[in-house]
Amino acid sequence: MRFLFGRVLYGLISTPYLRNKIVITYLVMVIKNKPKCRLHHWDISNIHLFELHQGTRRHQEISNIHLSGLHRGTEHLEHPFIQVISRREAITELLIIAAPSLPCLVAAPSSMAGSNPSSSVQEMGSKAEVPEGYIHKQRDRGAPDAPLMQASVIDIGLLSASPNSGPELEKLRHGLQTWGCILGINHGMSPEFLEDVRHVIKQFFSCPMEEKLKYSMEEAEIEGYGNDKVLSDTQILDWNHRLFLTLFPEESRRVKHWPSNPHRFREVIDEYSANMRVVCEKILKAMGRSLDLEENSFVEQFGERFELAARFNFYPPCPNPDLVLGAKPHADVSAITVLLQDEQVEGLQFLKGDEWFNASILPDALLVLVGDQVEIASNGIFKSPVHRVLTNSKSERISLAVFYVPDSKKEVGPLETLIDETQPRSYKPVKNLVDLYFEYYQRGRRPIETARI
Ligand SMILES: O=C(O)CCC(=O)C(=O)O
Ligand SMILES: [Fe+2]
Repeated sequence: MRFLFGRVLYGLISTPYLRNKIVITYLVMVIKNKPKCRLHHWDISNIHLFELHQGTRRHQEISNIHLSGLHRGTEHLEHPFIQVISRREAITELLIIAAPSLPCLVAAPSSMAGSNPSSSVQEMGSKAEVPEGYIHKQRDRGAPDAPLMQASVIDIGLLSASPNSGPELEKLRHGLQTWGCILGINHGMSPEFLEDVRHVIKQFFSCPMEEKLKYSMEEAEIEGYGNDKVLSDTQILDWNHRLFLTLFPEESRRVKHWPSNPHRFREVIDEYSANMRVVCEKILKAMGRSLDLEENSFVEQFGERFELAARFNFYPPCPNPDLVLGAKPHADVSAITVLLQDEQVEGLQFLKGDEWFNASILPDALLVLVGDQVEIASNGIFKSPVHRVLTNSKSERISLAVFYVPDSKKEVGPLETLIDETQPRSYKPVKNLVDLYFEYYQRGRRPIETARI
């Protein structure tokens, strides 16, 4: 062990009452000679856990333990905690040792087992081995050498130019029916602006952890910085960390989660958000027209108080990318999703039939995906595609997904004009499908299952 015991800060936890889960809720600083020193943040990569072998006084380091820790400043937290989930049958006692630079912790039992802290994989990029909690079973792993999908490239500017829009609308319909997504060009944003957007995202994720922690998602929230909520100890974590923000309506924004570092983040993302409103509306209207519907058919169903929510994804390089997934297979529960992909690094794959395809990258294009709620409203004419993200060992990857989410009070069901004897109603009307998303995602299920007739 590399630590000098004289300087090491340590705590002890006894857990005779919990089978394989420990939630540490009390942090008592026992920094030698500095008992009142402030606790800035956790660095779980620097915390070592040892199983105590009673009687022998020998400690054995636990390597197959998954630490799902909260990386967050404690300044604004009353009850910071770290959750330890072990895949061992039972843990009896643990010795927790933190590096000298860190404050140490003494743990006390709590009733919070099973709650859901976020975790971060940032430091894992530099580790030689993939922690167990991220490793997928053989059958669920991905292969990067998949065939390339042939997404249609659609000129968004042509979609609304009424008299001449016919061929482009036909291409849109065909593209969406074939792959569930299209690449949109001529969307009104310059390549320089998109470069700016990617730049502020990369700058944010490359900030020191302490800075990012200022925007951490809180326990019961989905907004903010973090990773998957941990809902069960069998859950496999994504090799990814994220920032989740509501962009629109503006009064729903939670400004405390909006990074002020880099200083241009807010301004750039605010402008991107305004562009997203325009792009989404154009696409949804064009989707309606491509099915010979009144152009407002979809937007009216989804309501004036729709939401735009943004997920900024960061996938660190992984020492053994074959074992993990950046994002598990899922379909988006939105009406549509507009994805700004990394301009260089691949990783996104789409499922068609039972074969995975690599997404095409066109650096200045937006990838527009059909979400579950357009699948329902179109009575299944457009299908929401299942997709996943692979990682790699060399390059980090970013993406920005903007979800157009129908008003939670609006009922979404198949448009009456799309139902007849040849196309009977395939879905029940649903409300607020998004509420099911996170739990279903972790269980490898799709919220749309609840709407199928
Ligand atoms: O990173 C990507 O390319 C896709 C991300 C994604 O599917 C999502 O955020 O829902
Ligand atoms: Fe997605």
